[in-house]
This record gives sequence, structure tokens and C-alpha cells, in this order.
Amino acid sequence: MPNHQRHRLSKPPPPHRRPTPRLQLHKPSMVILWRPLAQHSPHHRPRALLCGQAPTVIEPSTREIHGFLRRLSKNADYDKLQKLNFKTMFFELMLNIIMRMIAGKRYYGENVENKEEALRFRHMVSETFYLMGASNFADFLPFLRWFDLQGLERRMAVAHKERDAFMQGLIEESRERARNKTNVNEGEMNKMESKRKQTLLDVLLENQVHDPKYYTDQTIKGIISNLLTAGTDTSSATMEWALGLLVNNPRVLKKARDEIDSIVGNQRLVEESDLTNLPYLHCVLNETLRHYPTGPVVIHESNRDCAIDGHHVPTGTMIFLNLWAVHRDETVWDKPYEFIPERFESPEWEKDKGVKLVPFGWGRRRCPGESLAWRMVGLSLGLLIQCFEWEREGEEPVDMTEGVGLTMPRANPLQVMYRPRPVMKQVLSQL
Ligand code: HEM
Repeated sequence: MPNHQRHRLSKPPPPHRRPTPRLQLHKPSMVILWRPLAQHSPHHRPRALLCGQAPTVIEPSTREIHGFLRRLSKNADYDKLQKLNFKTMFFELMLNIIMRMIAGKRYYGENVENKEEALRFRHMVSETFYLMGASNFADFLPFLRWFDLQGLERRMAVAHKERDAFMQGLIEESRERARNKTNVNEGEMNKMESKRKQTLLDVLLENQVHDPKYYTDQTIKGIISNLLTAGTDTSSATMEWALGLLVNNPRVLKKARDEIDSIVGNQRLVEESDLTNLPYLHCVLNETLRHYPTGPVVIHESNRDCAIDGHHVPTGTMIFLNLWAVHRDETVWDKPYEFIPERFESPEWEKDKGVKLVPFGWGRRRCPGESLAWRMVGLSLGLLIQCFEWEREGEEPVDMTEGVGLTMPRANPLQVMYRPRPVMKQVLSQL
């Protein structure tokens, strides 16, 4: 940790008053500690929503990923490698998956139902993500807020209003559908239901009926916004890093493909239920998230006095945890800068799980979307490996420079050579 940051830690109290250390962190993992901090409410949070609603999630995401494969293979040449610039492709894929889960809608790519609504959504997303990553001088010198020199405060207010109106529109639509459902007879209802799966919004509005004080419209809008902002960028950036790493490491790519070929074969596509039988793919994802944790800095607050590395940390201290540094700590990892998925194959690794590798954070604020991320990213990556050949453009490795942003974006869009695998031609033609 740089000295200018270290001196901000308060001095440890005398040994007899030192509390037992609660956070066991390696040196480079601590960045900044300071206090005090505005209290946030530890109110009950509906974590179970992401784990418990699996059936509504799986099917739309699989369909969405199949659509993505179709687009990649449609006009591709099976005999010749061609260049592919991913630009925002994975980001749009993840947004479509998550919006299908939330509201049964997709706003990117082919067959978008409501073009005008899609345009509004896309504008809202690009503005939100821009503002999330923008550096506001007023955060460091609060009096500057009065002048709003960068115009960010005004833009944030406008964006918030637009987002709120958009989300409220989705809530009203879902509410209207629920109302119609209660007004039709059973036969008609079965027909309607077979067309449309229950969405997360439907579930949240059902909860509102039972617990209106907690599930207000405001809370529901907050939950949706949170899922959209926390779940899309992180997952799509992980996909981009994973594919870049694989293209730069053909040995690993081949091993992952051999595993898929031997377990799943070439007569059908990888399915979500296959993921548990593909341990090497799992290792590849672990190693990707070790190199590029797409939530690289996690912010927690100490809820009681504790000690970190001998320094007293009082209650209410805001703690910045640098996961990127934890994952590259030479005292913890063997050859931390090399891409070696095999390191997660050793039985030793089982003991260190959740201690050395923490891309989803830990504790009660740990990422609630972890299992969804594993399924979305694991399935997408598995299918890309199964269906296509991937190579770098020339002799030079794919550029892996890290850009600036909250979720460790690439500095430059991922650009690789690809072609559909001839052995998968029949399966791909049926998509
Ligand atoms: C590879 C993909 C992902 C990574 C690396 C990731 C990583 C993280 C990390 C590091 C945190 C902070 C945890 C902490 O404070 O200890 C977090 C929080 C969160 N994540 Fe994820 N995440 C991913 C995907 C998702 C997905 C798919 C969703 C849901 C759609 C999601 C929803 C959330 C939410 C709502 C929070 C905030 C939790 C809170 O504040 O208590 N994440 N994520």
C-alpha cells in the first residue's frame, strides 16, 4: 500500500484493548480506510430473488444465447477465418438476458418488439453507464457541487427522472397484465401463460400484494436498476476477458474444447445442466476472474471495531478492498501473472476457496448474482468454445490492456478471428 494511503489508518490501541482481527487480508488488499461514513440501512434485502427464481431465468437466457450463436454463424464461412470485432456485442447480450428475466423484454439485436421503447432503453443505459463511470470533481471538493462545472449533476438528475419513468412504465404494464389475468377464465389464462413466462417484475408485484410496506414501487424500481447496473457490465466484461485470454492461450482453449467434445459431443449444444460436468471450463472462469475481477474494488463498512494488519479500525469505517491486488499477490499465488487454470484443479485449492479468490466479494454484501453470472457466462463461453474456432489476428497476442472504469473494461474492443466449426454445422443450422 502506498505510504500516502497508509498514514490515513488510525494508530492501533494498546495491546490489551486490541480486538481480535476480523478481516484477514493480505497487505496489498487494503487501499484506503477513513471515517466517518453516512449510515446505510441494513434493511432486509431480497437476495433470494436471484437464487430462488431459477426457472424464469434459465429459459430466456438460453434462447437469447442461441440467437447470439445464430447471428455469429449465419453468414460466416466454415472454411475461412474472418475478423470479428466484439465492440458491445456481449454487453447487449447480457442486457437482453437480464431484461428478459426482469420484464420479458429484449431491446437489442433482431426481432425487437417495440422499437421506440428499445431506443429509449438504450439511451437510458448508455447515459447511466457513462454517468456511473464519470469522475465528478465535486465528489472530492463538495463545495463545487454548487457550480456543477462539468454539468454532471444536472445530467444525473435528468437521467434519474428518465430511468424512473421507464421503470414505472414496466411496473404498470406488469400490473395491468396481472389485473387482466384475474379477469379472464381459466382456459384463456392457460393460453396466455403458455405464451409468456413469469418475470421477476411479476414476482415482485405479487410480493407487493403481501408486503406492501416493503415492496413499494420505489423499492422495486431500485431492485431492477441495481440488477441492470450490477449484472450486465460485470458479466459482459468477464466474457471479453475470458475469450481474449483463451485466444492468447491456445493450449487452454484446446483443453477446454476437448473437455466439451468428450462430455457433450457435437450432436447437440452445451446446456446449462452440463456446466457441473465441465470442471475445466470452471477453472478457466476462475482463472479469468482472478486476473480480471470485474468488480475490482469493493467497498464495505466495518459494523464493529476490528483490526486489520495490526491497525485499529473503528466501527463505521469505510473500507476499500482491492480484489485485483488480492488476486495478484505474490505471497499468495504461485506465478500470479500467468494464466494457469490448472491451479484450481488441485485439491489444495478447495481449502482456500472463498479466501484467496474473491471476485464476488464476501460477507453479507457478497454479490447476490453470483450463481446467475456463472450460468450466463459459463453457458455463453461454453457454447462459443464448442461452436467456433477462435484465433488471434496475426503473430501478436490479443491486446489485453485494461481501460478505465468501474468494471475493469478493456481499453480496446476485443478483436479476434473466428469461424464456425464444421463438426457443429448441422447443430448450428437448426438454430
Ligand atoms: C462475473 C460477473 C459478476 C461479478 C464479477 C460480480 C461482482 C460483484 C462484486 C465484487 C460485488 C460487491 C460485493 C461486495 O461488496 O462484497 C457485487 C455486488 C452486486 N452484484 Fe455482482 N457480479 C457479477 C454479476 C452479477 C449479476 C449477473 C448480478 C445480477 C443480475 C449481480 C448483482 C449484484 C448486486 C445487486 C450487487 C450489490 C449487492 C449489495 O450491494 O449488497 N452481479 N458483484
